[in-house]
Amino acid sequence: MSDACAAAVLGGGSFGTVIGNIIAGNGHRVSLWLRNPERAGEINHKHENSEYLPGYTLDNNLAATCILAEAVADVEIVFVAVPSKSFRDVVRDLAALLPEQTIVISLTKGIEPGGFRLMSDILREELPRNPRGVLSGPNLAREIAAGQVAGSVIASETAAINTLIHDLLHSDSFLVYSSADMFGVELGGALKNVYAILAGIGAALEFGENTVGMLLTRSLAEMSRFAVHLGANPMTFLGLSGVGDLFVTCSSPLSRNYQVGVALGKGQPLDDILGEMDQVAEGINTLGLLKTEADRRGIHMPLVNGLYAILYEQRPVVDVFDDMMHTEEQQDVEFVTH
Ligand SMILES: NC(=O)c1ccc[n+]([C@@H]2O[C@H](COP(=O)([O-])OP(=O)(O)OC[C@H]3O[C@@H](n4cnc5c(N)ncnc54)[C@H](O)[C@@H]3O)[C@@H](O)[C@H]2O)c1
Ligand SMILES: O=P(O)(O)OC[C@H](O)CO
Repeated sequence: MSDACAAAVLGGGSFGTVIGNIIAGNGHRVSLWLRNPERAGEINHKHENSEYLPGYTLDNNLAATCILAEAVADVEIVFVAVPSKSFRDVVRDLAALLPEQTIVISLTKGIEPGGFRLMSDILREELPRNPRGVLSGPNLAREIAAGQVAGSVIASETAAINTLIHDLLHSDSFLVYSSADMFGVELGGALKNVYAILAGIGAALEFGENTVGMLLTRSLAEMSRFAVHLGANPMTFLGLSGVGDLFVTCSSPLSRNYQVGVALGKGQPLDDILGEMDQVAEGINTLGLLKTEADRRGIHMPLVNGLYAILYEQRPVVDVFDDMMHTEEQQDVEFVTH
């Protein structure tokens, strides 16, 4: 563990709370910024965030506040864990508050509409002087809160930042690995959410394991093809933040994106599903942005096109899956075998 330092986590949902608590458990002072004063009071007095992670005891080193300036005062590192649609607003408010040496790390797995910007792009635009990075991997918050071993990848602009974040977060049950491919790590975390929705539909349709294996493989090939086209390192997609996260999110009922897929596969309308969810499923927004970008660049994305047709063109799920599974996928095969 590194010398004790001070960090802020912005966003008091499930993932922000878990990451803040890991850092606090490693002996560092953590301020968790959230908007709901009642929840902040509960965290400070009962050491629990019962709305998101009931029964998960929070460390004494973790203190919640609803005042952003208070949360980030005198901290060396800020982690941002709000949904992608709120990311720019939150980060913009930081501009007047952070000295330029404060490191900012995104935990968010999404894409901003209008120009296909990743969260690190938003950090570069809003906080151009601050060092930045992303943390991504197969990290279901509830499993981490239950003490299950998990791994994650820190990717940033320098090896020194990676080492610092590793030392801050690494523990016996949360293993942190390092990557220089910030773009690929971040893109993997955002893209896999779309394929988790498809996997959930497959689960609702009671696909056999052979079919699930084929769907997962084709999902990996498709998301890798897209990312490599945009400049990511293909090897990143064979690691924890690529296939690791894809596998987890496409197979766990704890994943919100997978849950959306299961409900869709059972015939529930999308608006009803989203209306009932009190947590973010980033894959829905990512789907439309991914399709637009892939179409613009002429990238072959049959699974994305199929899911889009189910959600927005009222095509029957069974027909779309039938088409998807029987489409000749020479490009996927080439990617996987070379
Ligand atoms: N939960 C996980 O297992 C997990 C793991 C890794 C990454 N992520 C990613 O982290 C991000 C957050 O996920 P989560 O699971 O914590 O979501 P969540 O839905 O559990 O919580 C999001 C929190 O952000 C808050 N929020 C929303 N808009 C805000 C704003 N403008 N200002 C301040 N707070 C705001 C919400 O009130 C909520 O408390 C997502 O992009 C998600 O993909 C989640
Ligand atoms: O619950 P989801 O679908 O947002 O997935 C959570 C994490 O990203 C899994 O790594």
